[in-house]
Amino acid sequence: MPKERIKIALTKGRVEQQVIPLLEAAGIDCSLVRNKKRRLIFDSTSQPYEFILAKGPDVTTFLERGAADIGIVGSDILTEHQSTQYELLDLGVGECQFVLASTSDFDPRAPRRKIIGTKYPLITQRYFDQLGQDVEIIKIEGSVELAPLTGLADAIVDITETGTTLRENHLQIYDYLQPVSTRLVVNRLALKQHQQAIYELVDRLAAVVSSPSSKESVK
Ligand SMILES: Nc1ncnc2c1ncn2[C@@H]1O[C@H](COP(=O)(O)OP(=O)(O)OP(=O)(O)O)[C@@H](O)[C@H]1O
Ligand SMILES: O=P(O)(O)OC[C@H]1O[C@H](OP(=O)(O)OP(=O)(O)O)[C@H](O)[C@@H]1O
Repeated sequence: MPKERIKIALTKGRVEQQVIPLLEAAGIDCSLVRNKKRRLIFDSTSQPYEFILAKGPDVTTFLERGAADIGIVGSDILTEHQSTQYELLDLGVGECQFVLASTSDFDPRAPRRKIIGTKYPLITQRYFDQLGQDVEIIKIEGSVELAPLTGLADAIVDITETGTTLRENHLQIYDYLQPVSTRLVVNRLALKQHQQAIYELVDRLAAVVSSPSSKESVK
């Protein structure tokens, strides 16, 4: 019988940096990922896991299409992409908040139709729908803070962790939308096929995440 392999799609960048120490504390060898250079796929014969490194939105695509069994990705991305896969664990890292922010002269109650810049049009639309406000949303790919500073938009919906980016760009928070953190998500079919191996991995990670020192290990 072929050896069981679990394909894990890990969001590269910030999530990868914060999650590798957790995986290692759970006994998973990440030395290949740590020494990755330009490689994107990491398989080793010593353990049943294969790692794929991808951008967050693509992690959800790999999962939805069954090209990965497990995804490790921010809840911001899962919500925005309306992921329907099983979310099994909050890894307690990548914690930040969605906020509405703008320059000090912004009036969130002004009756005119506002223009909002964001990387997250769905989350933004839902927020303003709940408020009963009709807004125009402009999709921006990064450095979202530029939008109100340049006159491209009246305000932004973006994530903030330390608040440094907002502060250094003289922007202020007008509302908090929802918290964000990194989640472990599983493809539904993969969970049926590899139930024991996946739950074993999730249990090991859950023990690490719930230990008081887990936050220290990612600093
Ligand atoms: N400032 C932040 N603090 C904590 N978590 C964050 C922060 N910014 C993003 N995240 C989380 O990390 C995930 C990936 O962010 P990261 O900045 O690595 O990628 P990105 O936004 O696609 O940027 P880039 O295009 O530079 O790779 C986000 O989806 C979110 O869950
Ligand atoms: O509150 P802070 O700790 O300053 O973090 C907030 C910043 O982090 C994210 O940007 P990211 O670093 O992903 O870069 P980007 O602007 O290219 O998306 C987010 O879009 C903010 O710009």
